[in-house]
Amino acid sequence: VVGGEVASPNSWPWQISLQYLSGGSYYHTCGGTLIRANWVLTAAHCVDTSRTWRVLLGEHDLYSNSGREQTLGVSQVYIHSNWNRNSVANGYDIALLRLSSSASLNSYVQLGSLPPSGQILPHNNLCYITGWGRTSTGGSLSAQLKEAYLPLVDYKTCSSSGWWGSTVKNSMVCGGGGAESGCNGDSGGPLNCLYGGKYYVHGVTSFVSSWGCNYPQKPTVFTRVSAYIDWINSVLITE
Ligand SMILES: CC(C)C[C@H](NC(=O)C(F)(F)F)C(=O)N[C@@H](C)C(=O)Nc1ccc(C(F)(F)F)cc1
Repeated sequence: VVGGEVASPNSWPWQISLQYLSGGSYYHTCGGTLIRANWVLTAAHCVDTSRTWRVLLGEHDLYSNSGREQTLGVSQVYIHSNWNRNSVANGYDIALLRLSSSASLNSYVQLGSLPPSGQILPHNNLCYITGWGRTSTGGSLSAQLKEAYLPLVDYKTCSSSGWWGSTVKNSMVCGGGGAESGCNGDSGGPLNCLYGGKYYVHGVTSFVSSWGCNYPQKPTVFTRVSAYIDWINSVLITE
């Protein structure tokens, strides 16, 4: 997350850290959202390589132990069948992880709320991106979970020339476009949008410009969760 601030610990209790095993250690690679006690929603581009994954819940500082963390394994990865890693512009950057056991829900670990199917939020809707991603283009990951206010950019604006043009599809949602943005390592995490006094996971962090994370008029692009509710339900019933 470029800009914004360090979040109050566990104030986004559905945010998870997705980590992979390499040389005997685990490393943060992506964010995600706990949507059932044993299911995590993330981005397809995070998990389309075969690795050993683990999920950390109740996390705030990646490098210190508060005692609130829960570490769970991943028993199955479900990537949308239309996902093509060579064309992120096609969309379908969405995946579900079945956890090897269920999280115990408490004040530090809660479920994120999914939006109603087909919901389109208005331009400038209040949304926050959260994640441990780089804090500047080419910079290092954040040790502590950060949040940044990224007002929604409607499809009409986001897909116009000078912005993302035809790279952005209606199955995506854009946020920011100014000095604040998501950045590498925030992938798969939630775009938390306020609607009717409650936060919903309206987006899954998908991509930023290759020219820079907070490149002007290139808002952070998210998979629009409300476009994939049927797909999510079709996977979840395979309990
Ligand atoms: C691995 C990538 C598919 C996703 C990666 N995502 C992120 O870093 C994050 F955190 F914003 F979600 C990204 O945007 N990386 C930058 C460096 C990138 O490659 N951006 C990008 C690539 C292709 C296009 C497109 F669609 F135009 F081809 C647009 C942006």
